[in-house]
Amino acid sequence: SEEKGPDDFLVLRVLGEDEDSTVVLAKDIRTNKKYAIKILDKTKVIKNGKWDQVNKEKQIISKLYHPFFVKLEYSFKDDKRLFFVLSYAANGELEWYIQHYHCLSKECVQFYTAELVLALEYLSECDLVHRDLKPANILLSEEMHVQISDFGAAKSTVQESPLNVSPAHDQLENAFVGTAEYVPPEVLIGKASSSSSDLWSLGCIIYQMMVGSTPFYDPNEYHIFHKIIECDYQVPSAMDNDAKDLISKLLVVDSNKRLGSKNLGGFHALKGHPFFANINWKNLPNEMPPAMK
Ligand SMILES: NC(=O)Nc1ccc2c(c1)=C(Cc1cc(-c3cccc(C(=O)NCCN4CCCCC4)c3)c[nH]1)C(=O)N=2
Repeated sequence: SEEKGPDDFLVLRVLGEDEDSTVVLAKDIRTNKKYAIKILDKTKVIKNGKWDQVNKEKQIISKLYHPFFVKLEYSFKDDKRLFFVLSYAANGELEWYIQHYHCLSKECVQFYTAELVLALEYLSECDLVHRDLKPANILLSEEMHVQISDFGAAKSTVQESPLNVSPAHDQLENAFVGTAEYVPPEVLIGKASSSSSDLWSLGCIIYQMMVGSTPFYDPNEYHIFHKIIECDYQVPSAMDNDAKDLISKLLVVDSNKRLGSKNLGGFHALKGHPFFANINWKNLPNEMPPAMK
């Protein structure tokens, strides 16, 4: 792609910020196209020991070509900062909609869960796991389709050759990442994460879209971890039976026994669940999403 630099863009507003980065809405001065530019301060990244993680995030996101993931359009740097020019998802975070509507209609949950299943299937085919899937990282495009963002916690599921992986590195690789309420049991006990780890987070997100709160929520983070390891969650009696059954097949402590895992027929078996009976899997990116309610 053509060389770009900070002077090619006009910053319009801040979209979000965290300890390591600021994401701004900007437009390409020549084309007027809008982008989300993730700006990282080099000194802060190095001071926080995040250099490797930032480079891994860039490597991973630059290989993703799928309609349900934000795309890395350009990257460049100046003497103080790193710039990742990413797709702009105009309708922001799924989190906002769940909070605004409290819980979503079954039709919306079926549609957005199906888009997330296709996204996770693609990640699995790329031997990648996101490891921090949550409604705040599930953005919505102008057309209200899913756009998964933030690969800061992502990793490859392909085992690195034992020659260059130290046990200490391996333990670090398995160190807890992600957000308490959505993190799978295997990560809490320091085991390696796999594509099935994102299936657990998907189960938490489906529950949250149906109920309005997460299955393992507790004001005390330690109690959240305990509930997760015990798979201790309550299901409202009014919940749709197919949704209840699907959630129960994803929130399984043994990662090899989650619907969608390789041992249980992979994503083909997950797509065949009755909750998706009315989903046309081939046409989702081109379908008009149901009105959010
Ligand atoms: N950590 C990361 O990598 N973060 C990223 C990466 C890529 C990216 C990213 C973050 C983006 C963040 C983002 C944030 C927003 C946003 C922020 C604040 C408000 C809104 C917004 O109003 N959205 C529409 C929802 N409205 C709310 C009001 C009523 C109508 C509907 C969007 C849009 N896009 C983005 O567009 N692309």
